Amino acid sequence: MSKIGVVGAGAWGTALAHAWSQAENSVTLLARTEKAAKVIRETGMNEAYLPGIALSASLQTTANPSALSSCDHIALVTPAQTIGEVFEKVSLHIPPTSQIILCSKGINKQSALTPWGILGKVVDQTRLAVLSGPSFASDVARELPTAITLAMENIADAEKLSAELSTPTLRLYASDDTIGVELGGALKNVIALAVGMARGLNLGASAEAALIARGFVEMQATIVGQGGEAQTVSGLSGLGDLVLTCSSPQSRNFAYGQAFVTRSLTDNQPLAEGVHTAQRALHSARQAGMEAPIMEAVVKVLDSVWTPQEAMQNLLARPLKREH
Ligand SMILES: NC(=O)C1=CN([C@@H]2O[C@H](COP(=O)(O)OP(=O)(O)OC[C@H]3O[C@@H](n4cnc5c(N)ncnc54)[C@H](OP(=O)(O)O)[C@@H]3O)[C@@H](O)[C@H]2O)C=CC1
Ligand SMILES: O=C(CO)COP(=O)(O)O
Repeated sequence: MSKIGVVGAGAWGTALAHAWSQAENSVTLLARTEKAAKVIRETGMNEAYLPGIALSASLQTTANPSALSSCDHIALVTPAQTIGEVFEKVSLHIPPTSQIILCSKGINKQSALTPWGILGKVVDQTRLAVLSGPSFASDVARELPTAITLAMENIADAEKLSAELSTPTLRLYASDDTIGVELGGALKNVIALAVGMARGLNLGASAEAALIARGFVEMQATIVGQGGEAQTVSGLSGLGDLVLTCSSPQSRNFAYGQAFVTRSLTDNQPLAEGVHTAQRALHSARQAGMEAPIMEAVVKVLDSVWTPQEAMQNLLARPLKREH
C-alpha cells in the first residue's frame, strides 16, 4: 500500500485519486478550496468535474496541504500553466524523499518550459516522474481498461513506480524517455484542436485522418528534435493519445476546435490545454527544423490571423512534396 497525495481535484486528479484509492492505497486528494473539498467529502462525488461517479469511500479530500506531509508520492494534476505556482504553494509540505508525478499536458506560455522543466529547476530530477497517455478521466474513474506511460530518468525507478501505481484496470508502462513522454501529451492537444476544427467545418473523415497522420509527423519531428525518442512518439503517450484525443468530442481540445468553428464557445468552456500550448509547440517544432504547417494553422486561427476556412485552404494549397 502506497501513500499518495493528489494535488488538483479536477477531472483527472479526482479520477486518479479514486482509481488509486480503489486499489487500496491511502490517497489524499487536495482541492484548491475548502468549499470544493467539503462538497466532495459530503456527497462522495465530484459533481463539478466527474458527474455521476461515486468516489472511493476511503478517499480523503481536503484543502489543507499539510495532509501531503506523510505521502510517499505526490501527483501534480492541475493545468500546465499553473504548475509553478501550485508547487510553490504545497512544496513546504512535500516530504524531501517523496516522488513527484507530473500529470499535466502542456508547455508554459511565459517560460516555454514543460512541467518537468519547471520542477526540474527546484527538485532533484531523479524524484520526478511523468504520467501521460490515452486516458479520459471518466474512463479511468469508471475503472474501464486504460494503458498509459510513466517515465523517469532511471528505468528501474520507473518500473518500480509503475508497478506500485498500476491497478487492475489502469496499466502503467515504464519508460526513461521523459522528454518524449511529456512532449507527446502536450503536442497532441494542438493537433486535436486542428482535427476538431475540421469536424466543425464538416470536412469529412478522410480530412480528419490526414490531419492526424500529418500531425503525427509534426509531433515526431518536434519531439525527436527536442531530444525525445521516435519510438516513444509511436507509443501510448504519442500516437495513442493523439488517436484518442483526435477521435472524440469527449476530448476538450477536440471539442474546443469544433466549437471555435461553429462559434459555440462558452464562458465556461472546459480546459483545452492546446490553446495555451500551441504557440510554444510551434516554436519547438521550428527549433527542431520542422515547418509544422498544422501547428502553424492552429496558432494563426487562434490568433485570428486566418479563419478556420482559410487555414484549411492554405494547408491544401501547400506545394506537393514527398511523404517522407
Ligand atoms: N481530464 C482528462 O481526461 C485528463 C487530463 N490530463 C491533464 O491533467 C491536467 C489537469 O486536467 P483536468 O484535471 O482535466 O482539468 P480540470 O479543468 O478538470 O481541473 C483543473 C483542476 O485544477 C485546479 N486549478 C486550476 N487552476 C489552479 C490554480 N491556479 N491553483 C490551484 N489549483 C488550480 C482546479 O481547481 P478549481 O476547480 O478551484 O478551479 C481544478 O481542480 C491537464 O494538464 C490535462 O491535460 C491528463 C490526462 C487526462
Ligand atoms: O489528455 C486527455 C486524454 O488522454 C484528455 O484530453 P482533453 O484534455 O482534450 O480532454
